[in-house]
Amino acid sequence: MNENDQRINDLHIRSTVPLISPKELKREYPLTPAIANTVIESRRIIKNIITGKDKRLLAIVGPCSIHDRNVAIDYAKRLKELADEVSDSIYVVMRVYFEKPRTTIGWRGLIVDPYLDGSYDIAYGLKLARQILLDIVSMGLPAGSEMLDPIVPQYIDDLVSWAAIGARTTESQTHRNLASGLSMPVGFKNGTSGSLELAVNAMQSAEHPASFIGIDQDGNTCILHTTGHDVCHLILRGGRSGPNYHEEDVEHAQRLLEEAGLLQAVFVDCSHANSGKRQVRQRRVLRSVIDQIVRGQDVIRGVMIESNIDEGCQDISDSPDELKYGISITDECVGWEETEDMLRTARKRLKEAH
Ligand SMILES: O=C[C@H](O)[C@H](O)COP(=O)(O)O
Ligand SMILES: C=C(OP(=O)(O)O)C(=O)O
Repeated sequence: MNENDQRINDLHIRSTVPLISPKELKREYPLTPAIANTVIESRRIIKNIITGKDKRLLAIVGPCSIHDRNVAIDYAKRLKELADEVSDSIYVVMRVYFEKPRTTIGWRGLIVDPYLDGSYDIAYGLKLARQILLDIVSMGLPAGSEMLDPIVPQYIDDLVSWAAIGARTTESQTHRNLASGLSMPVGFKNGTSGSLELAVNAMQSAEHPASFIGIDQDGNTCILHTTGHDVCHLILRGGRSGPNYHEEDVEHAQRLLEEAGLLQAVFVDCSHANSGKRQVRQRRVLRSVIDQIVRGQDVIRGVMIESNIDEGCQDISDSPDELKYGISITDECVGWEETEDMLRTARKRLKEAH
């Protein structure tokens, strides 16, 4: 029997395309010492916030997805200024999401489909993602991203300071293994059903060493043995039965973490099912979170805001060439002025409370 017998192998594989190794991509788009320092220092600060040593609030702020390099740079410049302005109370990390998990089908993000047209030039997507991360982090602004494909982190994770495992993958063994070996603090979203238990289980799992198959920096298939992760945290994003950012939800989350003997650190995602995916409601979620913190709820260590240059979202299905500048092509985002106002108001209230 021939191992390439087409009657039995790869029946649903149309073609395969070789990809450069992580090491080669990093040689083309290298870290500078200054960028490496920003990543190292921001990971240290984020860890201190999550573990409660640094009392500031962490804010992961930025587009639902990155689809245009110019917009990403424009947005990052604005965010860097705002981050500096609020830095005494809020530590800002830009949300730089290149991979989109879909409920069914849809555009899957810049790495998988950088031309937004179903041509799936992943080799170019990886280059573009690395280039955009270099653009952003070189401004001194740290980046946070969702880790979805288990191979992708080898290509970009040296430029990422905070990571999320999304609601659709928190229950997956592959993602728990992956998280146990990541170099940056990692948050687990509750499941799309609203279940916190599966995220708590994920945190327990990722804290332990894991062994799994992946690739090394040369692109060779290898067995990765991890140490387990020490800065896992829980992200409340709401669920099918509604939001979960209210006082009693946060207290419930804290109780579950305590019972499981886990780090009592919670982030609140102001978007997704906490806002019913309506951007106008993100402000309301943030206001409630800040209220809770001001009244002494110190288990909340971070928030996530989906924000872009202009508010709302647009459909990409018609023609990628006719997209409007600075508007999300996935979930609705708050616009820039609203973002400034939300963060400035939050800072003012946090400052008054201390
Ligand atoms: O954050 C983005 C979306 O909520 C996520 O990718 C799922 O999107 P979908 O339900 O439109 O597929
Ligand atoms: C997909 C996302 O969120 P969730 O996993 O909570 O749906 C996201 O943050 O882009």
